[in-house]
Amino acid sequence: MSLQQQNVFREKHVDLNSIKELPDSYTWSSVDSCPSSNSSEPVPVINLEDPNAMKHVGHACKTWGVFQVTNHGIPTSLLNSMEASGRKLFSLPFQQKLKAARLPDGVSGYGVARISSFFPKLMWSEGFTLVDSPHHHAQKLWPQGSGNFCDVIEEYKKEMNKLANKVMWLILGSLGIKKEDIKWGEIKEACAALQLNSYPSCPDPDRAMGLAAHTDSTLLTILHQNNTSGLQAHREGVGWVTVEPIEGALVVNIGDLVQILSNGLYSSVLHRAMVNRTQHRLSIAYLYGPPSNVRIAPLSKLTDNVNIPPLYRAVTWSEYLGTKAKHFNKALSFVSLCAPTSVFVDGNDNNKSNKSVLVG
Ligand SMILES: C=C1C[C@]23C[C@@]1(O)CC[C@H]2[C@@]12CCC[C@@](C)(C(=O)O1)[C@H]2[C@@H]3C(=O)O
Ligand SMILES: O=C(O)CCC(=O)C(=O)O
Ligand SMILES: [Fe+2]
Repeated sequence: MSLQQQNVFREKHVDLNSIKELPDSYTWSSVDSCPSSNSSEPVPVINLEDPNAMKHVGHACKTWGVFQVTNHGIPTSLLNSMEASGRKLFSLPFQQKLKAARLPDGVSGYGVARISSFFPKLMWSEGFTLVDSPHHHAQKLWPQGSGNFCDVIEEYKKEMNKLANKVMWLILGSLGIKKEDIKWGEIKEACAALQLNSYPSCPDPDRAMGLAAHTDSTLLTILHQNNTSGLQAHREGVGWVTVEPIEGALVVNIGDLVQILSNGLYSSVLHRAMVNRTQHRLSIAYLYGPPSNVRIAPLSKLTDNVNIPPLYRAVTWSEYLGTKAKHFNKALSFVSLCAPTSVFVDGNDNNKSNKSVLVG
C-alpha cells in the first residue's frame, strides 16, 4: 500500500479496543427503537446424521433461511484451532494488522465490512477476508513466522468445502433436484472466501451495530461463532431472532444465489451481528459459491415458462458480487426478470426486511 493509500485508510480505520465511549460516528439511533423479538421458537437445529435431514433442511430453508447443524463432521479440534488463529490475528497490534489491510478496490485483507459504505454510521467490528492462499497476508502480519496459521486456514477451507457440498446437495435434494439435473455437475470445484469477524466488547452495545443487516451473496454460508451470542436472523412476521450459539454446532445461512437457483422457493436470510459490553465475539464465515465460469439461473426443473416463469436472469458469482458491491440490498432486484415494487427501506432501518418484494 502506498503512503497516500495508508493515510486514507487510517482515516477510516480506528482501533476499537482503545475507545472508552461510543463516538457519535458509531451510534446507530435506530437499533434501540427496534428491539429483538422475544419469539420462543428458535432457529432450527438439524442433526446431519438424521435419516430425515433432507426433509428438515427443506423445511428450514422454506421457513427461516437459516439453521444450525450438528454431527456435521468438522472435528472440534479444527474449530478450536481456527478460533485460536482468528484470535491470534485480531489480537495483533492495530498497526500490524494495517500492514495486511485490504486495498481500496481489493477483496482480501484486513478492514471494515465491505458494506460499510452503504451506511451513514460505522460498525463496531473488524474483519479479515481471505480468498486465495493466506501466505501473502501471513508474511505481512508475522514477518518472523506465522506458526501454523496458514495450515489451519487451508485445512479449515478443505473441511468446510466438503461440508458445504453436503449441505448444498441436501438443499437441492429437498427441492427434488438430482445430480443429473445440475449442468455444472460436481460442485467440488466450488469457490469460497473465508471471512473472519471480530467484535470487540463495546462501551454502549445497545446503540452500536456489529455488522449491519444484510444477506450473503453466496449459495450458502457456514458460520462458526464462539460461545458469545450476537448473530440475529430476521424472520418475516416475527422480527429479529438471536441464533444462540450451541457448542459444536455450525450455522448455515441461505444466500442470494440459492434464492436465484430455487426461483425464489427458498429466500436468502437477512441477518446482522450485535455486540456486547463485556465479551469479545469472534465469528468465522465460510462463504460458499459456484465455480467462477458457472452462470447461476433458476433451475429448469423448477420453472415451466408458462405458469412458473423464471424470476431471475443467469449470473456468474463474480457478476453478482459486482452488482451487490454497487447496489447492496437491491442486488437481487437487479437480476430479477419481473418488475420489483419499490419497497426498499433504508439499510439503517433495522425494523424491516430490506429485501425486495417481487410481483409476478
Ligand atoms: C465472497 C464475498 C461475499 C462478501 C463479499 C466477498 O467478496 C468477500 C466478503 C464477503 C462479506 C463478509 C461480511 C458480510 C458481507 C456482506 C461483506 O460485506 O463482505 C459479505 C459479502 C457478501 O456476501 O456480499
Ligand atoms: O458474525 C456473525 O455472526 C455474522 C457474520 C456474517 O454475517 C458474515 O460474515 O457474513
Ligand atoms: Fe453474513
